[in-house]
Amino acid sequence: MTTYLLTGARPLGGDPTDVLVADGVVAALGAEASRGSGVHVVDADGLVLLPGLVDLHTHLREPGREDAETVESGTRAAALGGFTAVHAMANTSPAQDTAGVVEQVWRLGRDAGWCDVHPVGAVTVGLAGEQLAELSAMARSAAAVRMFSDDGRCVHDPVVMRRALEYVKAFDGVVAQHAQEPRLTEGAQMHEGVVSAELGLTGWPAVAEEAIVARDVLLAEHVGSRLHVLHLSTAGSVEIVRWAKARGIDVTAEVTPHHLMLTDDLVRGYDPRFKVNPPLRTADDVEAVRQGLADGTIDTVGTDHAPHPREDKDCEWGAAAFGMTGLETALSVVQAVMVDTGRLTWSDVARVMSSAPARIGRVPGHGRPIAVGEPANLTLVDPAARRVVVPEEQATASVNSPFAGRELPGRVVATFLRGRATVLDGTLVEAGASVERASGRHGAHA
Ligand SMILES: NC(=O)N[C@@H](CC(=O)O)C(=O)O
Repeated sequence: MTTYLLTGARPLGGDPTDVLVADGVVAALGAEASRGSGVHVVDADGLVLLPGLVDLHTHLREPGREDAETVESGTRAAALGGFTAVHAMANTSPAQDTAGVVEQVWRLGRDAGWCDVHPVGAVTVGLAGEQLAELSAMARSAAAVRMFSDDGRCVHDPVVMRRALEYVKAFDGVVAQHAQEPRLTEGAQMHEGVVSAELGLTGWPAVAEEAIVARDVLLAEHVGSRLHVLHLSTAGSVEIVRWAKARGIDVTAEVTPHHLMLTDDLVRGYDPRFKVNPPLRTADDVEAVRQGLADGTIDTVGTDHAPHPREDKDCEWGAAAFGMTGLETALSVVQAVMVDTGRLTWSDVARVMSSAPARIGRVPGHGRPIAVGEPANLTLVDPAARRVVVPEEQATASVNSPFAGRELPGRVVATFLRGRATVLDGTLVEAGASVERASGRHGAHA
C-alpha cells in the first residue's frame, strides 16, 4: 500500500501540519511525519483536511434502477464528493427489506471499493407501510444494518411506527423517518404557499411534515427509542426538534444541501430539476434550517442524492420524478452557505458531515478525530477553488443536478479510504493503478 505525506495540510481548518498516511492509518503528525523513500508527497498547502465524509441518505438505485445509478457509479460519485461511507436507501426494486437484499448491496459496495456502503433496511415489507420487515435479520446479516427507513414513503401508521421504534432498540438501531402525512399531500407537486397558488400547482403544506415530526418525537419519547428525521425542510420542523431535544428526547435531524440553498421561487420556470420531495420551501424556511444547523438543532447534512434517468426528468413538471443528485456538490454547497458566511467553521463541518452521521448510523472507523493511530478515512479540500457545476462531467450516472451551471466554491482534492487514495488531484484512482501515473497525468492541484 502506498504511503502518503500530506504537507502543510490544515486539519479541521486549523494550523498547517504534515500528515503521514501509512498502513491504513494516520501514522504520524507534524515533525514526526517524515518523507522517507517511496513516500508519495501530496502538496496540501492551504488545503483543509477533514475526516472522510459520511452520508446517511444516498439513493444508489441498485438493484432495480440501474438506468439511474449503480452501486459502482454512485460510490464513484461519493468518493469524488469526499465521502468515505454512504448509507444506501431502501427504496430499490426489490426493496431492501430482507437480509438477502441488504447483503447483496453491501457486497456490491465492498467489491466496488470506492467507499463503505451501509445499506438502510426498509421498515416495512415492500415499503408498503403495513407489516414490519425482518429488521432483526437485517441487523444480524453481514450488512449489520442499524438504520431503517421507508424513505420515499412515510411510515404513517402510528402503530407500525411505534412497533418499529420499539423493535430497533434490541440492536441499537434507529428509525429514519420520511415525514410526510400522506393524506395532506395527495397529488402534491410543490410547496404549498404563494408560488403554488400563483402557478396553480397542488401544494405540499409544511404542516404535512410538521405533524409527523411532532407525532414521532412523542412516540420516540414514549417508547424510549432513537428517531432520526430525514430531510427536515420547514421552520416549524426545526422548532419541534429544538423543543424535543430540550425535553431530552433521543431525536436527531438532517437537512439536505438543496434545502439549505434553494427556494420554491425556482419552480416558476417549471424546470423539473427543481422538483424534489420534500419540496423546496420559502426563504424563511431556508433561513430556519441554516440557523438550526448552526445551533446544533439539526445534527447532520444528508445529501438525499436521488438520481433519475433523463426520461423521468425531461418531461412536463407534473409527470417528472421527485429528486436531485447531490453527492458531488454537497460539500461545496455547505461551504457556500455555511462556511463562507461565517456560520460554521471547518471543525463544525467535520461534525455535521462526518462525526455526527457516523454516530447516528453507528458506523465504526469513520468520523474519527484526525489523530495518530486512527483509520485514515480522510478528505482533503481546496476551499479557494471555484468551479461551475456541469452534471455531464460528474461520475453519477444521472444529470438531474439543481446546481447545474452554478459556480460553487471548494473542490475535493483527495479522498482516502483506510489509507488508500480513492481520489487524488480531484480524479478517481482506479484500484491497482499506479499513484504516480494517476497524479502525473492530471497534474498537481496547487
Ligand atoms: N427525495 C426525492 O425527491 N426522491 C427520493 C425519494 C423521496 O424521498 O421522495 C427518490 O428516491 O427519488
